[in-house]
Amino acid sequence: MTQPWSAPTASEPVHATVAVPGSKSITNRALVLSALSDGGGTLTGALRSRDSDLMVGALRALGVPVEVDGTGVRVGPHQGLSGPADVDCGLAGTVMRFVPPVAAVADGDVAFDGDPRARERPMGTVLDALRALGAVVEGDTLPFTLRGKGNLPGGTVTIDASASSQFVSGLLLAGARYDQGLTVHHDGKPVPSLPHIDMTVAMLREAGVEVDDAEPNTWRVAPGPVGTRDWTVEPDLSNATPFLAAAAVTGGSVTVPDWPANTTQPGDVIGDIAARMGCEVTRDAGGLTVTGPEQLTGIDVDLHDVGELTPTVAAMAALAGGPSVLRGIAHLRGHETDRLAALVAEITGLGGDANETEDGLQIRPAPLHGGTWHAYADHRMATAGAIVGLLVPGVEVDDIATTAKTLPDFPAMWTAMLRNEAGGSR
Ligand SMILES: O=C(O)C1=C[C@@H](OP(=O)(O)O)[C@@H](O)[C@H](O)C1
Ligand SMILES: C=C(OP(=O)(O)O)C(=O)O
Repeated sequence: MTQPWSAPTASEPVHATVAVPGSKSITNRALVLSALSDGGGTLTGALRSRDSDLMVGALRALGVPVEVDGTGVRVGPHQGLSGPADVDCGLAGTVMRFVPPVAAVADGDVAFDGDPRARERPMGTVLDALRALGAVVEGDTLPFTLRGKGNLPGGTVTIDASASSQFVSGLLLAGARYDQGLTVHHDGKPVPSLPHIDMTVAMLREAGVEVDDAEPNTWRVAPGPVGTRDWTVEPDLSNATPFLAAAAVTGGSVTVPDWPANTTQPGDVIGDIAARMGCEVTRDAGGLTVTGPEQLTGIDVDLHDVGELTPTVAAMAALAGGPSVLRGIAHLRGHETDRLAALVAEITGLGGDANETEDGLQIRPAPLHGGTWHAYADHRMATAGAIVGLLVPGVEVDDIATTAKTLPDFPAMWTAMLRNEAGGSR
C-alpha cells in the first residue's frame, strides 16, 4: 500500500497543455499483431505502463524477442510461439483476453495467472470459445493453463460477449493464424465498447488480414499471414480525459495536443460529453481544447460504447450543478473493480448523492467534503478522485500509484498541469 496522496485543489481555473502518452489499447494490439507476424514489427510512441509491460512480458514468455527503448518497441521475427511459459496478466484485461487466443497456437503448456482481483474478472467466454475451436484448456478463470499443440483448427464459434468486447477482440486478433481462420458470432445482450472492436478490425486490416464485419454481431477473419508493420501509436484519449475534466470542472482551459482527427478510440467522445455538460470544445491543429463553464450542467448519457470514460464522467457529474444519469454500463461491474459500486461508495463517502441503477449510475448535486477516496487498485478510480479533489479540499486518494496500470507519470503530470508547466511526454 502506498502513502495516501493529497489531491491538490485548484486555487484558480486550470489552464494548461498536456501531452499524453500512447494508447494502451493500440499499444497492446500492435504488440500482439507484431508477435503474430512472421517478420515482427515496430511501434513508435508506444505506451510504457504496467499493462503494456505485462503484454511485453507475456510475448517474451512465449519466445517472441521484444526490445523496448523508451517509447519505441521492436518485435523481432521468431521461429514460432512456444511453451512451457508462465504469463502474468496483472489486472490487464487486454493481456488476460488477448494472449490466450495467441497462446492457443503455441507449442507447449502456457500457464496464466494475475492479481487477486483478476481472478474474479470474466474469462470463461474466451476459454470456452478456444475449447470449441479445438484448444485444450484447464480452468475457467485465472489461473488457467492452455496446452498448446502448435496450431489450432479454428472455425466458427458462437459466444456471449455482453460482459466484454475484449472477448471478441482477443479471438479476432489471433484468428488469422488458425488453420481455418475464424468466425465469431455474438448471441446475447448488446456487446459493450464496440469502438474497441472496430479498432481491432481496423488494425487487423492495416496488417493485411482479411476481416468481414458487414453483418452485425458476426466477424469473419480469413486464415493467412499477419503483415509486418511500423505502428504509430496515437495518444491515449481515455487517459487524456482527467486532464480535460480539470478544465471542465474549474472553468479553465486544457489542450491535449496530437488529438487524432479520425480515431477508433472511445476517448474521442469526451469532446461531445464535455460540450453537453456546458463546455466549449474546439479541435484544431493544436489539438483538442476543453474550456469549462462557470458551473457544469448534469448529463443523461449512454456510455455503453465508451464505458472506460465512466469514472471521469462520474467525477464531473458529482461536481455539476444538476442531476446526471449514466446508462448502459452494467458491464463495469467486471472491470478493474466493480466500478458502479466503487463510484457510489466514494462519492457518497464525501457527502455526495449517488446511487446505482441496474445498468448505471444516478448522481445528484450535493456539497462534498474532504476524506479518503479509495482507488480499489483501479487506475481510473484514482484519477476520478484527483478530479474531485480539484474542487473539494482534503481529498486523499489512498493509492495513486495504481495509475501506473496505464499512466505511471500521472501524479507528476497532474502537478505540472496545475503549475501550467508543459506536462507529459510522448
Ligand atoms: O479492447 C480494449 O482495448 C478495451 C476494451 C474495453 O473493454 P470492455 O469491453 O471489457 O469494457 C475497455 O473498457 C478497456 O479498457 C480496453
Ligand atoms: C477496463 C479497463 O481496462 P482493462 O483493459 O483492464 O479491461 C480500463 O482501462 O478502463
